[in-house]
Amino acid sequence: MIEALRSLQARVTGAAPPPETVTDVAEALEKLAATLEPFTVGERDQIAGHRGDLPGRGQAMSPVLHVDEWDGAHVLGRITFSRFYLGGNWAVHGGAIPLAFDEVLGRLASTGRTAARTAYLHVNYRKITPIEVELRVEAKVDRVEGRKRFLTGALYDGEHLTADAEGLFVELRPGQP
Ligand SMILES: CCCCCCCCCCCCCCCC(=O)SCCNC(=O)CCNC(=O)[C@H](O)C(C)(C)COP(=O)(O)OP(=O)(O)OC[C@H]1O[C@@H](n2cnc3c(N)ncnc32)[C@H](O)[C@@H]1OP(=O)(O)O
Repeated sequence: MIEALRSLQARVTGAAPPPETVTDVAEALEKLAATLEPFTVGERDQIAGHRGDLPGRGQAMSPVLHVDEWDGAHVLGRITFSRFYLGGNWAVHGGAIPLAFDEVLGRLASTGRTAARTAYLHVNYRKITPIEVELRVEAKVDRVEGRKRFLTGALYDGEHLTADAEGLFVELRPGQP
């Protein structure tokens, strides 16, 4: 279902269908939304974002990370931004890149440790990040100071660094929302 939704997002973004097709598609989508409406559940029970066994945690908000290496200290993986993430000139939207970094760094920050939340995320855009190209992502825990975890990440198109990020993730205290 989530994979089909990702595909739909990319198709809708890249299409300029005739008006009758737009109407047909809109009606079909409204029907699908109505089909799912009776199955609305609380956050704990929803599938999206809770399936650690699936690429992208089973959510369609951020691009899927395919993990090659993952431990408590570093991540190596691959990310492809679909047409859905197009900003302009075949480059990924500037807001989608922090989204991908937050997903990777945020998950790494909490791997094997008490959950932490993003306090800040600083992103440098070094070169255009292309759409529909498999990119390499690297991330690591740089240092831990008490509840503060400092992580860095980088995104590469081949040998070219397209963006890098530095984030602070603060460990949540017991009962902290
Ligand atoms: C079974 C299936 C599993 C599936 C798999 C699930 C995995 C699931 C993975 C999810 C993957 C996505 C991960 C996304 C992660 C988010 O995106 S989280 C959402 C975005 N972030 C937020 O909404 C955070 C909002 N802010 C807050 O909640 C609070 O401000 C914080 C960040 C928790 C910190 O507040 P606090 O706990 O009261 O901490 P506080 O005492 O103020 O500060 C602690 C220290 O941090 C420093 N600090 C705090 N904020 C800052 C700042 N902005 N700048 C500099 N220093 C700061 C303080 O100065 C202090 O330093 P020290 O004095 O100790 O040296």
